[in-house]
Amino acid sequence: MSLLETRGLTKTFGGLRALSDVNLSVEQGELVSLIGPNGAGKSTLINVITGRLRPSDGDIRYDGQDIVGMDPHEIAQLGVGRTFQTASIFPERTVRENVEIAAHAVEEGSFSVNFFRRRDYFDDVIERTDTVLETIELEDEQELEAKSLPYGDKRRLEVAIGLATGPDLMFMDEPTAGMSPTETEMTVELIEQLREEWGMTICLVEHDMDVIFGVSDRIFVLNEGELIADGTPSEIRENETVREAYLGSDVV
Ligand SMILES: Nc1ncnc2c1ncn2[C@@H]1O[C@H](COP(=O)(O)OP(=O)(O)OP(=O)(O)O)[C@@H](O)[C@H]1O
Repeated sequence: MSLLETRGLTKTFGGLRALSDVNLSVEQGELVSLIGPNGAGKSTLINVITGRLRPSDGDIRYDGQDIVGMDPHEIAQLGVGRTFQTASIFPERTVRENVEIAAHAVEEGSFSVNFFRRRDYFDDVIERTDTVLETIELEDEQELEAKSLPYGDKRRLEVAIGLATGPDLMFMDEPTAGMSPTETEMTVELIEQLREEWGMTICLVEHDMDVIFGVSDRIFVLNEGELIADGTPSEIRENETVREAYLGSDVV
């Protein structure tokens, strides 16, 4: 059984089909990427899977469970996390507080169920926050206000916030956008670490084709809401339909 599976997934906005009959599956431990020209439907797909948008039609199964209609926090509690393209950071809070808030949000379910687990609950949040700060290498910056971080560190904090919710599957929305080559390299190493050491399943949305073709097991290509290809990096490179979708842009 695949970890994530969509069948006939469709999302319309008025007359526009932002997603049209998308069938895809992601296996446990895979690193997949989602690519496609601007407006192809990548963000819509993530938003529909993570519960921020309701699909107009189709099924989504996560770990065998039908998740259509669930709230975003319920889907997060099942283990589906995400980082955000736009800043999801509280600027006046410290780096540590930002990570703690995310860790709290996902632990909340267990807290409200049993008050006497409170002690464990806080210990868990602190431990999880420490682990995330160490992994993302933001320990030295943890007491700084988030707004004072340089751009690259802010982007890493976005990843840290996603990680703090303890996902098994994480959507990463353009994690290297606007980064310097050195920062991009660090982010690629981090992605590989999350996958190898944390056993995380990752779905990456990226415009940097060197990153995409370098790290992905499989690539999904969306174009005008349709999944036009699904294959290994070398299969995608040789795919005629993909070349046509990107015609003239010289990306593949
Ligand atoms: N809330 C919305 N209301 C109306 N139309 C929308 C909405 N969200 C997205 N769209 C439209 O759906 C289509 C797909 O958009 P989407 O943002 O998913 O593409 P994308 O592949 O993520 O693009 P980009 O690479 O530019 O971020 C576009 O035509 C967009 O204008």
